[in-house]
Amino acid sequence: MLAIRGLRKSFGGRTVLDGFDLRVEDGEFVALLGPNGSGKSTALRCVVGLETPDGGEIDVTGSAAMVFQKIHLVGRRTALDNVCTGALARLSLRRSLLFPAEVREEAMRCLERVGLADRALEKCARLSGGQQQRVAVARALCQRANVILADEPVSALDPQAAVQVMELLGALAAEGMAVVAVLHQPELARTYAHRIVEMAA
Ligand SMILES: Nc1ncnc2c1ncn2[C@@H]1O[C@H](COP(=O)(O)OP(=O)(O)OP(=O)(O)O)[C@@H](O)[C@H]1O
Repeated sequence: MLAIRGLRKSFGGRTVLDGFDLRVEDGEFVALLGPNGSGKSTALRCVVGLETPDGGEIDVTGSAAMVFQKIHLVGRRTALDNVCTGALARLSLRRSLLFPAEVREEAMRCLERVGLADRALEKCARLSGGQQQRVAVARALCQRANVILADEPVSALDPQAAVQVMELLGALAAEGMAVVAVLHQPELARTYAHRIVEMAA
C-alpha cells in the first residue's frame, strides 16, 4: 500500500506540489495523468527518495521501486546480472562483487515473472526496448518491492511493446502489488488501470 498525504515540493520558490494526496491499495493499478510539469515525476521521485519533500507524509508498506522511461540498464551486462543489481541494497560489499547463487536464483524467478527467462544470459544491449523495460521491472521485483512506480514506462516503446509492459504492470497488480504508472496515453490508462488520477496544471 502507498499513501501520500499533503505532499509539498517547490524548486527555487516555484511550487510544484501543494498538498498532493494519493492512496494506492495492494492489488490496485493507478494511472497518474496530467499536463507536462504538473509534478507527476516529482511525486514518484519523492516516494523513492530521489527528491526530498518540503512537507507531507509518505507511507509505504514494505518498499517501493521505480522504473523509468529512460531505461537504466548496463547494456554490456546480461539481463540476469542487471536484475541481480536489484538485490544490491541487501548484500554486503563482499557478497555483491559476485552475486551469490541464491540472488541469481531469485533474479531468475523475477525474469520468469516478466516472461524473459529465456533471455537471461543475453546482453541487455541486444534486447528490444520493450524487453529492456521488462528487465527493468524484473530488477524492481528483485528489490522485493511491494509498490511499483513507473514513470512513463511506455513512452519510448512501440505500441506492441507498450501493451506488453502495460499487461505486465496489470499482472503485478493482480498478484497483489500496488502499482502507479505515470502515463501520457489516456487510452492505455483507461484500458489497464483500475483508477485514473489526474493532476492539475
Ligand atoms: N530537480 C529539479 N530542479 C528544478 N526544477 C525541477 C526539478 N525537477 C523538476 N523540476 C520542475 O518541476 C516541475 C514538475 O516536474 P515533473 O517532472 O515532476 O513534472 P511532470 O508532471 O512529471 O512532467 P512531464 O509530464 O513533462 O514529465 C517542472 O516545471 C520541472 O521543471
